[in-house]
Amino acid sequence: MSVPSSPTKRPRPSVAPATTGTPGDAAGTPHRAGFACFVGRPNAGKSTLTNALVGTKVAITSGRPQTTRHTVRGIVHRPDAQLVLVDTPGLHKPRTLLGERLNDLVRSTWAEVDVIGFCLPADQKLGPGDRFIVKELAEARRTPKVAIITKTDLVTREQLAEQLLAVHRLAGELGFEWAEIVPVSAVGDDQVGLLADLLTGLLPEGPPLYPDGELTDEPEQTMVAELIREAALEGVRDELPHSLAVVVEEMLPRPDRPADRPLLDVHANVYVERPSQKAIVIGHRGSRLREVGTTARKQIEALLGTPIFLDLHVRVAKDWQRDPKQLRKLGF
Ligand SMILES: Nc1nc2c(ncn2[C@@H]2O[C@H](COP(=O)(O)OP(=O)(O)OP(=O)(O)O)[C@@H](O)[C@H]2O)c(=O)[nH]1
Repeated sequence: MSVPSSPTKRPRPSVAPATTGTPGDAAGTPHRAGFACFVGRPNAGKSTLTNALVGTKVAITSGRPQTTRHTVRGIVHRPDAQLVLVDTPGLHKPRTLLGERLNDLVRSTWAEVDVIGFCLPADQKLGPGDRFIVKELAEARRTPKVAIITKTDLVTREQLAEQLLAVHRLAGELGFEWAEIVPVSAVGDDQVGLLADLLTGLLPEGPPLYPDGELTDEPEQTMVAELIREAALEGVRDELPHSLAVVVEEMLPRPDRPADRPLLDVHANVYVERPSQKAIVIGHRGSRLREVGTTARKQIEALLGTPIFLDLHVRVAKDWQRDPKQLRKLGF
């Protein structure tokens, strides 16, 4: 285990620490490729870290917990390695069918990846939620596990040292050892490069899995839906996130547009569970929905690199989280 003594930037090793081969030039270093996923309580900073590693916005972040629904992959391309990041939803106490499905999705992801990163925010006490996740993690015996202390910009060195010790002890209590413990700040861009080195060092040797330059294999429509969902969640009540799903019904280039002024028509439905929630999303005389549309449109245009016309409808799908048929329709 390597526990950096301070959260300051360390020079990047020219060879990932886990390689035993000859140091130095790329020719002598075997290429590594594989999958990693981040787990941790809601709001631990998993999506932000994925974005920081990949260098572009692919996963969805928000100030509200549990906004990551779909498995979003970001791909880190380097001359010596390719790291495919799989971003899973937070593991939580299942109260609904959706909750159970999400937890199943998390566990099956753990069995498939080459390394798991457990994210623990530096500014939050290690709590029952973290213990629950790490206890489950301990069961994934064959997969190397890296403890990542996130948001180090929010704490003092002393607080960080305590957190490093706490996470080290927790693994000991549960009978395993972290392959690495790394403090990072995605926001402060601190030690993100080191984390990439450590993660890629734990991947198996092999050729790249994806073509160079590809950032994500998530279908465009899902990413567009996530951007709309993120915009719709901004500034709404705490209970709403779980009740909101977005489905992009259609994305079609507008016919008869001049070649130099294309327009993409995007039709999407925002599903809520109750009429009262519909009113919240729409706002007074539709003012909130207009804001959501404007915010989402800008993000989507940035993602796709083309002007779009966004047609948003809010619909009530009664108790969709408990209804298998509705869940399937909404893509779960
Ligand atoms: N100060 C600081 N804030 C951060 C950092 N990383 C993430 N955050 C903030 O923490 C909040 C949660 O970050 P996310 O990346 O959405 O967390 P997540 O673990 O993906 O959350 P879920 O999708 O709910 O599981 C956001 O408001 C981020 O801006 C960091 O390094 N420093």
